[in-house]
Amino acid sequence: MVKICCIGAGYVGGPTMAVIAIKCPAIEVVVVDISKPRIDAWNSDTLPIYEPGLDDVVKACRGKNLFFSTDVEKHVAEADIIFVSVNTPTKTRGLGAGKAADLTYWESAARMIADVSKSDKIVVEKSTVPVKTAEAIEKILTHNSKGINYQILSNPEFLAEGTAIEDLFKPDRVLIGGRETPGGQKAVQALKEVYAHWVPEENIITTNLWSAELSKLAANAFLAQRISSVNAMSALCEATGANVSEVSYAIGKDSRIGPKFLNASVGFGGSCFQKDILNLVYICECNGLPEVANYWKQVIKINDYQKSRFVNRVVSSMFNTVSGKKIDVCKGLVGDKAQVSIYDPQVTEDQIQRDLAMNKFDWDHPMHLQPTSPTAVKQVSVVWDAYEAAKGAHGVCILTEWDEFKKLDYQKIFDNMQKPAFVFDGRNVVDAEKLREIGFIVYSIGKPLDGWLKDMPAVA
Ligand SMILES: NC(=O)c1ccc[n+]([C@@H]2O[C@H](COP(=O)([O-])OP(=O)(O)OC[C@H]3O[C@@H](n4cnc5c(N)ncnc54)[C@H](O)[C@@H]3O)[C@@H](O)[C@H]2O)c1
Ligand SMILES: O=c1ccn([C@@H]2O[C@H](COP(=O)(O)OP(=O)(O)O[C@H]3O[C@H](CO)[C@@H](O)[C@H](O)[C@H]3O)[C@@H](O)[C@H]2O)c(=O)[nH]1
Repeated sequence: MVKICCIGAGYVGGPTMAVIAIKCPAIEVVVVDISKPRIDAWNSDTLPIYEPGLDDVVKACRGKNLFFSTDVEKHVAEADIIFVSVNTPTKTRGLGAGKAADLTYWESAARMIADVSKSDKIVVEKSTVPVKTAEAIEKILTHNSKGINYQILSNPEFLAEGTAIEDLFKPDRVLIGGRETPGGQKAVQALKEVYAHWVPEENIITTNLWSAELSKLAANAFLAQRISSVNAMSALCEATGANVSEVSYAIGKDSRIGPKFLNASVGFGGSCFQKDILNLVYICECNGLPEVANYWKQVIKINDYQKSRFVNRVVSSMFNTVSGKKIDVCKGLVGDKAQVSIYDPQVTEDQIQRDLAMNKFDWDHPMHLQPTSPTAVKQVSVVWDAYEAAKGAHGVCILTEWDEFKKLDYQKIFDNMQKPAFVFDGRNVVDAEKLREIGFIVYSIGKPLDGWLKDMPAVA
């Protein structure tokens, strides 16, 4: 029986291994982590992450051929294939701080593999890493290899949060990079056979190591670049009376452009785009390519511009001060002394307070290294109902695209708010015209502006 061990029971490690286990009943899959609460959660009825369909997959194979354990060394020693899916956050200190990927967790995993292994291993980079990382990992593993043969593969993950299981069941492609040696190609073949249990062969791409590593950063850079491009257009739409949804639709009809990933927004969030582009920028700089670095840096700059544009719309609409006013969801506004009442259908109060307490980039480190009992940000309260969040508020900011935000009773919300009542729609999810009929003043990203907002500057 082939044994797989995955180091890192996170957003990627948990779902990817659960899907391998359900699709390959003859393979034993063990997911290990240094965080006991994480592993305990994976072994409980309340999994540590929320993804539609994940519970069913885990329940179907946990205890059969899928296991979660903190006994990292034992399972690494026993495995034939080791996936490494640990955090690769942005460095906060030292060389490349604020840009380069912090490979501390990866390096300690590699050293541990080298220490405990007694048989040949295929080591798979699942984490997103800088191009050429495999070379460094190879050096760590083979430094004192005791005759053990290690093959390093790059197998980046392309799942998106919210659609992880769907993405894993039907990936657009699986990418496997390996050394162009007989040993390297044999390892590529072994991993390909795992995925071939459910992914059509033509969707499994094999490349050299560096192409696979770089393709992951390139894919995220291209995706984020589309969002920054449409967001840049949204500012021009607001200035001219064009409607960004109409522009997106019109350009997306060109089959060379395509319709996906063209939704204007308050900027991209998520755990990957910013850190991976910063990493790409750093790699370009290190390779003496400042023009290329600046090109990609611009994607982040426009994203920051879009976020500050949104905050500025809120502040300037509300008589240039949000001090003491109650507004729903907007971290940036805390700095402007707003009273923020937050509602999110899936995020706990503890997590929200932890996010607010964290310094830039820190939130991407393992959970057990994050503040456990942060000092609650006093201006922020977390409530479990959208109506409660909006009660007595001056303005509502919509920052995530939950379907339930489309279906809320906005008349009821309006009746319970202070007047004039504002809605700032950062995701273009509400029907602005209907809300205006109720009496709201509405700001929708990239849409023709209300009279109220017309004369306000786009950026302070
Ligand atoms: N989240 C996504 O949507 C996504 C998608 C594609 C790729 N990625 C990449 O995958 C990697 C993992 O991301 P994630 O979102 O799963 O992170 P995560 O924080 O959810 O999980 C990482 C886990 O690794 C554990 N860990 C860290 N060092 C360890 C060690 N030495 N031994 C054992 N366990 C260790 C942590 O405790 C944590 O539970 C990152 O490189 C990320 O860029 C993430
Ligand atoms: O048209 C769009 C599409 C997305 N977004 C925003 O972009 C961010 C990222 O969204 P999404 O890509 O759906 O989620 P992620 O989980 O961040 O996934 C991205 O990052 C992962 C980590 O590398 C990759 O694996 C995925 O392929 C890639 O889509 C979110 O804030 C979205 O709201 C927009 O503003 N407009």
